Amino acid sequence: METNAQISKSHNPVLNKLRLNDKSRVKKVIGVLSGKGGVGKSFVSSSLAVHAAKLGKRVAILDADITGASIPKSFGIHENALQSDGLILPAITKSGIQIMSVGLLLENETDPVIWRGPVISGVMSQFYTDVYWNDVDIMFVDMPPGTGDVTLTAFQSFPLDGIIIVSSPGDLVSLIVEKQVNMAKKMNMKILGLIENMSYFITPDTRKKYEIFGKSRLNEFSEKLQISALGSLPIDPKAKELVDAGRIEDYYNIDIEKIVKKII
Ligand SMILES: Nc1ncnc2c1ncn2[C@@H]1O[C@H](COP(=O)(O)OP(=O)(O)OP(=O)(O)O)[C@@H](O)[C@H]1O
Repeated sequence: METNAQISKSHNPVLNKLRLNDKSRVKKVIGVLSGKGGVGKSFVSSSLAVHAAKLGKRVAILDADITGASIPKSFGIHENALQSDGLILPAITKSGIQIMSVGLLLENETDPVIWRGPVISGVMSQFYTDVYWNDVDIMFVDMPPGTGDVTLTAFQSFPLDGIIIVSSPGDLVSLIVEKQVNMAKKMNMKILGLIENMSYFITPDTRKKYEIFGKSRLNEFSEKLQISALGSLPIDPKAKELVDAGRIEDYYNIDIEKIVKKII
């Protein structure tokens, strides 16, 4: 078994990186991570992409969360991916975002992905190498959650220019985020910062802010871990409604726009 020290030393980051096919161009690749599932990583990846597109960027989402793929559904995309000249064509959303996800390859959307780690890693890699990525300014990679084998492969193989860590308020006080940050640091990843999702709730009638899970500790933790605090996002019933309706592109949140401006 590899120790942490061996992980960082034995893998040459340059030799192991995936390469695009000749037809594709991607200027910047940003990985979106979380210490565990369910904290809103896919929601944050999609809404960062939506807001970057609103700012005029050519945007792509590579859904590397193979067993929990949910991105196409939030964009209202239900058809399968097509092929052309030996390359897979990404789905194109209403606002022109290019998407590749295992959800576009399954016969039925409800089919579970029952694959072992190496197969998952292979598919994830092909989403980068075998898809026609048409002149992309910024690609968001919705990374597999946790610090397990597939996440490690994703870290090592995608040519990430930086990563964003998404957490829920509860995770900040546990060791989950700290572990994720340490994993990224050991692998010499550039950490763009931390986003605290579902941090507070604003009542629609009185506009009063409630920090349901206690006072935000985003700044305190970011300082402790020596990473940037990118921002806190609310629990937003409107966001959930639009995601469930496949209309995430109709969502606008000034805090997400501010985060996007910091990273693009
Ligand atoms: N800020 C938010 N406000 C309201 N609903 C949210 C918010 N963030 C996420 N959600 C909802 O919470 C659920 C879980 O979010 P999401 O699927 O993005 O989590 P995830 O971390 O990617 O989970 P997994 O890794 O298990 O796929 C979804 O239904 C999503 O629409």
